[in-house]
Amino acid sequence: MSLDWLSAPCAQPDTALAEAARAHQLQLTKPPGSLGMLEALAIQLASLQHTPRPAVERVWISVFAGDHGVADEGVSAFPQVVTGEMVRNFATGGAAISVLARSLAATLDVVNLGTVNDPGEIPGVRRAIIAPSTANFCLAPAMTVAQFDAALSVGAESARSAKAAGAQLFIGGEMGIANTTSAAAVASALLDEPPSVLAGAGTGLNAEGIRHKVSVLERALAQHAGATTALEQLRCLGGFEIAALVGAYIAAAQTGLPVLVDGFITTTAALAAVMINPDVRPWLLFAHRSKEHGHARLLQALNAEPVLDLGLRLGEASGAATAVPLLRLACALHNGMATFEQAGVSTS
Ligand SMILES: O=C(O)c1ccc[n+]([C@@H]2O[C@H](COP(=O)([O-])O)[C@@H](O)[C@H]2O)c1
Ligand SMILES: Cc1cc2nc[nH]c2cc1C
Repeated sequence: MSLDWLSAPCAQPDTALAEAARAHQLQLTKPPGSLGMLEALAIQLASLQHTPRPAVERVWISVFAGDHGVADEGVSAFPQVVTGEMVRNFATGGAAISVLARSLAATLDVVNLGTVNDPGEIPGVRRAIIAPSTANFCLAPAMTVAQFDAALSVGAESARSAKAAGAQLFIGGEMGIANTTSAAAVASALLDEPPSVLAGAGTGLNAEGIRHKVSVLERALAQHAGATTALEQLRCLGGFEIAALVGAYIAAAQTGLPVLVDGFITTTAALAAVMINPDVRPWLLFAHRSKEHGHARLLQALNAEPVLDLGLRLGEASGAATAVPLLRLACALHNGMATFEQAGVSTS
């Protein structure tokens, strides 16, 4: 298979609609700019959705799950079996993202790309098994070329299904024990930054645990120093679910579906997607600043201003889902407020 589709053109935001939305905001009964980021979000959504009346009523959430060989290095506070256990929990409705998706009346698409503790066929889970786990990237590339290609395509399929189902917003989430190590490795390589800048506590490592994680990352980065393109860095150091997110973000931008990015792992995928295909960037909105140490650096690299900063560090798309009500309110204000003229309110 070929990876040429990754660099195919993305849909174009409508700049005339962005200008019209900006002008509309100036006519609404409030001092200009007084609704801050709520104004900017509505303008961006109008431009991306090609409509003067933006909306995020129909939200699609894909949570991609995969296990990581680097878990063997003792880099997580939790055991690897949790990945498969949480896949079941997503489907049976008990996970945070299950509750959030229900509350938002959002579609929840759970995709299992390969878990060591395989929960098998479960209603509500798409099985797209590539292997039980990636390889331990301290010893070998995390994915073969064929596995990497497959993971990217699995993600793209979810984004295309979302578009076909009429979604107005795509959210990607992830689940994978040890994936903050994988994401930190990818981010270190993409940004050419030392791993200490990107590594954090993940599910709850203490200071000693973080020091060990950094030493594992240093070994891994030395092992794959020959990987110099974003695609090779992602294949050698990423995970199935991280590659799926990259494929999903690129396909969403190509089909003209706005994306709301979640936390540390998903922002790493977003950075990789933008480095692979720079046209993806306008399609990305950023939900929150995760408590994970490296997230602020990633947001800065993407010149991204997130909506929320609540100290969240769960993943699963939970931060993005939490920001959806604010996006809905931004649209309601943009579409529903009276203009100065309509309300008979003076401007001078
Ligand atoms: O999204 C985040 O910012 C985030 C920050 C810390 C941890 N996580 C979640 O925690 C898991 C990875 O943590 P760890 O410690 O096993 O690498 C994975 O399932 C992620 O969804 C997620
Ligand atoms: C219980 C648990 C739930 C999660 N959801 C996302 N990452 C997670 C990690 C753990 C450990």
